[in-house]
Amino acid sequence: MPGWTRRPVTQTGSGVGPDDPGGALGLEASDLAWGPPGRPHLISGVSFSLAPGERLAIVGPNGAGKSTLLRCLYRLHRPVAGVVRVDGADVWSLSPRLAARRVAAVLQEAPGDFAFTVQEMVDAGRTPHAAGFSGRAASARAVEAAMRRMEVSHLAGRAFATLSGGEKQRVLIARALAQQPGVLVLDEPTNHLDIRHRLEAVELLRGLRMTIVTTLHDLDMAADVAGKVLVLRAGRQMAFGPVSETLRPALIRSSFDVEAEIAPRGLSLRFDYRLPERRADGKMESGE
Ligand SMILES: Nc1ncnc2c1ncn2[C@@H]1O[C@H](COP(=O)(O)OP(=O)(O)OP(=O)(O)O)[C@@H](O)[C@H]1O
Repeated sequence: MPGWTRRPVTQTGSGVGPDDPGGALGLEASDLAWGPPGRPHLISGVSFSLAPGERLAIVGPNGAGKSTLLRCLYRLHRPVAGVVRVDGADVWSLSPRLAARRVAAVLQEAPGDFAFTVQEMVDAGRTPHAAGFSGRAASARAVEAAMRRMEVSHLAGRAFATLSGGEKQRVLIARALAQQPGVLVLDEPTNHLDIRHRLEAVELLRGLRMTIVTTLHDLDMAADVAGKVLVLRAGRQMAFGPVSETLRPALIRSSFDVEAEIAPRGLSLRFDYRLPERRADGKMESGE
């Protein structure tokens, strides 16, 4: 494993600067709301706090607002209420460049990505960092380590557009790792990954010395990856807290409209689901 993944976790406000990569940063959202101009809020009342190095899974049914919340965290959507703080600073008080040194995002691929080679894609992760001779050497090392870590070095000269879904996903994660942020935000990072790469992604996320926020549909994976979970439904925060205390059958029923049985599996949890019984009137037993 490359050395940079083993840098020590540092504390919020410890003075870790933007050019001192590898220090995990605290992340906080306070009474956050966002919606398109003139339209109802798509998310509201979202509050959570993560210490440096904590990992958060955002879960919820389709359309709950998970990606919308992520967009607020990586400074794409400016909140209409509330605030997002990284290392104690409102992300909108930072320049885009400084914000990008603190928070990196792994999203589903964007149309603009297709014009580049894999090497160019991962190099782009260094854009927010300082240039200069020593900066260039550090950048080259960070890019090489990220590509090696995600097993995409052999694809360096390939056009991104020609890769498989799983290869693209690994390149996008490599680009974010090359950025060496204090907070890493990911949108369904295991989409497209085969079984082995899915397990490796879990191991990777658990091993990174960064604060991590990831959306996930799979609660088993959420329990494997994250210490904390935030449950959204229809833009509302249903719960936030430690995974094992929060993902209880009653909450899963009210959030996802399924019955769940939860069993311990090693240090993690295993979830089994079934649809609620239908009553004679066709409604679900859960009353929804
Ligand atoms: N810019 C926007 N303008 C209008 N509606 C939007 C906008 N962005 C998202 N939405 C709507 O807001 C809701 C939440 O979308 P979002 O993508 O955040 O949900 P999600 O929880 O990530 O869903 P999924 O699990 O299906 O990926 C959806 O109904 C979506 O259509």
